[in-house]
Amino acid sequence: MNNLNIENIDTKQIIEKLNTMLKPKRLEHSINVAKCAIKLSEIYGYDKEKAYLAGLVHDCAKYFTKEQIDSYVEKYNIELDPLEVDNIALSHSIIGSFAIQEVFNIQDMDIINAVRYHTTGRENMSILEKIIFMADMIEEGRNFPGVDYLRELSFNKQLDKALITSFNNTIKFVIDNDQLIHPRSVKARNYLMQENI
Ligand SMILES: Nc1ncnc2c1ncn2[C@@H]1O[C@H](COP(=O)(O)OP(=O)(O)O)[C@@H](O)[C@H]1O
Repeated sequence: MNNLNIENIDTKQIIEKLNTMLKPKRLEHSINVAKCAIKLSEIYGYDKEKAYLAGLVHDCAKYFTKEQIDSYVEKYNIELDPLEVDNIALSHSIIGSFAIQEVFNIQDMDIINAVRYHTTGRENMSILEKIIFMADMIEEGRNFPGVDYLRELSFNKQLDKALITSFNNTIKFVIDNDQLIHPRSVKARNYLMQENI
């Protein structure tokens, strides 16, 4: 899977498999993220096929049962941190980064990390990690206050500003909902702010 070429990826087979793992709306979202990831790859000079594949599979563990999560944790010795344990909104990214290896035989580290960090982000993100994070936010089906501004930034060569704005939105959202904030997003935000001063 190293030299991906979209003709070489069996997109139909991947989508058919995802169709058994995801609800229809989530599959539609995943296809939209994949398409958006291609657009962003054109703008930021990344491999479109890899971006498409990462977008397609990024949410594959979103509907895993507790039993499935436990079995991945045991099989791969995954250390979920206290915020991720029993929290599928956060754990599906970590578990998904293993599931794509097992289910789709994806071994590309860049894709694996893009899936792993697509919810919280992290410090020093790769281009693909940034592309998938933003594509997840701005794909055509997304509709929340401020999404058009994020699209404008993302499609106009201001990827880091789009990310910082997204981290700000998410951190505010988490606070408004009285939830714990995962520190990776705070670190990701601060890292980009410092880098972009
Ligand atoms: N830093 C964070 N701390 C705590 N929860 C977070 C953080 N970042 C994201 N989340 C949780 O993850 C959710 C978004 O996850 P995401 O995979 O983008 O879901 P969806 O695709 O359904 O919008 C947020 O609504 C929030 O509950």
